[in-house]
Amino acid sequence: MDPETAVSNAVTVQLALKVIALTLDLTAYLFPKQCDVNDDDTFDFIIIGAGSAGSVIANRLSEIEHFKVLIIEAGGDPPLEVMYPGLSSYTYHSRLDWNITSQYDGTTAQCRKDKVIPQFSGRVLGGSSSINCMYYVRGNPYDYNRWAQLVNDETWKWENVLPYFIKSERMLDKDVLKSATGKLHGRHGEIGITRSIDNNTRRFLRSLKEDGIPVTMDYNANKTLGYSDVFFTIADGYRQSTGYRFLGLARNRPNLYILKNTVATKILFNDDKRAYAVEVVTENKIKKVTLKATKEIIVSAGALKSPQLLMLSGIGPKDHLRTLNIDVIANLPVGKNLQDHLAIPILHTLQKNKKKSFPKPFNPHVYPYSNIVGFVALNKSQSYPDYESTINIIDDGAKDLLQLYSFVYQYSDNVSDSIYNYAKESTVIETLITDLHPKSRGEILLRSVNPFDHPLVYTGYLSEEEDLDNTIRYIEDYLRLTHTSYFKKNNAQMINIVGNMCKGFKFGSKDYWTCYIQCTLNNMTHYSGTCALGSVVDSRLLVRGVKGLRVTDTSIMPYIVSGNTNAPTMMLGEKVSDFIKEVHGALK
Ligand SMILES: Cc1cc2nc3c(=O)[nH]c(=O)nc-3n(C[C@H](O)[C@H](O)[C@H](O)COP(=O)(O)OP(=O)(O)OC[C@H]3O[C@@H](n4cnc5c(N)ncnc54)[C@H](O)[C@@H]3O)c2cc1C
Repeated sequence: MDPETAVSNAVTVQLALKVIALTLDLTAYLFPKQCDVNDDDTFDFIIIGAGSAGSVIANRLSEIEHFKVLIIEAGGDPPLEVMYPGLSSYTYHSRLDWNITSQYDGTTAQCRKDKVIPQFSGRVLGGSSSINCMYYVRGNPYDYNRWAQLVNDETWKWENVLPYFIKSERMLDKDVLKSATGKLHGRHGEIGITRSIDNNTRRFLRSLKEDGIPVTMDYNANKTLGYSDVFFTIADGYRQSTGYRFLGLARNRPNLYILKNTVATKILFNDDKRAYAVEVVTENKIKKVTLKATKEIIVSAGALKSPQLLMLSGIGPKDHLRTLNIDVIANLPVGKNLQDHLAIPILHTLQKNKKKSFPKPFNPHVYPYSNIVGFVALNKSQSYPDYESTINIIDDGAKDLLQLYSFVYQYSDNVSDSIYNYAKESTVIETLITDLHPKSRGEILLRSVNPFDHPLVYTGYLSEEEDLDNTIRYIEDYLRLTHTSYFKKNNAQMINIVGNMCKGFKFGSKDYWTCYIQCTLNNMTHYSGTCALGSVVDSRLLVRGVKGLRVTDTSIMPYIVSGNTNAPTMMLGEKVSDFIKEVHGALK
């Protein structure tokens, strides 16, 4: 198969899924029904964005019967490809994704078709938790203690945020529950968590352990270092998106109102700088209305879109707003401090098992591939990881890999072809190496005053030299694993995915890795930091310089966490709900 066919096949399946969703609406019964609104309708709370944070907040606030809560979401109900973990690769570049790309920076993305990187983010109930890879990772105590120190507020320390992780969680893995760290897990929360274990992962981890590489069962407890099976937000065969779980479970509450397929275009302030209303454009841009909030407005539109909405509403860097003739209500560094985790793919082929194997039948309820995750510190006395290795063991997956690299990530045909040709003959170990604490910062700017234009995303990837140096050290450290018995026994060979691109450099030299990284660099889509705690919002997540307005989503993370960002964002939703209930006399 060639990359063009792989892309065309993926688009055809997407179209078929779209037709099924639009004609049969099979999942609608799981979600709250659309409400009807008119100009000046009034609620106690308006939440903008039903993603990882927003859906949690809508659920927790609507537990209080006398709170009238409205949540506004640009997307609609999650269709089958969201619900079934095995179909998730069909959500990208579709109506379920905002289809934003990075701005061309002249250095990174050298092996992409358009030399830019997709900035996937969900436009659907559940937001990015509806299209993400479902890894459940809380991060390290170091992350939250660092935030607490920054804002001088103990409530952000690990021991004080841990109860909020536990609150949302329904741990279903009996071994984890029985283990010494079992008490650090929730049993009754909304989000079901399972581990994926199979023969591949058992063999891999056993072998690492025998070779003296740290292996752990529970990277979601107080100690996170080591290689491990992956915890997933998958239960009973279904993706545990916040849309499905937090909004779905609250769908019959009479005090919870939802506006789907509706875009919030501006927040309005009175003379006292109190946020009192939201302008929205409802389905198919048919109706524009202003909706009022008597208590608070909470922005949870994600780290790319929350800064856009704030800036359109007059909250942001004054120089930038003035160039677009936007009246400045609060001069704050909104959109600055953009952070993301990069992912550098390293692929190895393994000798195929000589026994004839038959392809397994496709099961949409399970996550494809065997997965391992490693959290590694180079300095062995350090308690938090420097890098994460996300490892997929892929048997008979040549077509899947081709689809992933050519259609999803949009790598050039050379890269995709080369992976496909190697994968046809072998099992592939695909590892993504992620520097967990990048120093580089990017920025979100407005493209125009039109709320339907995407913001400009200047990623800033590798703009700090130190990040490149560290990434090379982490790749070299990971490659030590290839000297362990698992890789040796299987005659592992690294795939030259960059083809001739880096042929002028000696393999393994700094120049070689620089070229390799600039060609292959991918992102984990963990955008964060653009409405940061301590600079844009205070330690109660209230926007500085105005009243009645909070931001709660990945944008408030002042430093990105040491892992994937979905669980930490749900934790933020839990935590801010208690802040809000406390202020309004409803905290039990
Ligand atoms: C492809 C992908 C894979 C990932 N894999 C993982 C993973 O395996 N594990 C993990 O922990 N994390 C993962 N992440 C990251 C994680 O899912 C996100 O960091 C997290 O979901 C972000 O939550 P949020 O609440 O900040 O934003 P989102 O969940 O993106 O929610 C924002 C919501 O606001 C809506 N919205 C935006 N603007 C407006 C507007 N103006 N009006 C109305 N609605 C609006 C959006 O449509 C969206 O629903 C992944 C992310 C992506 C995109």
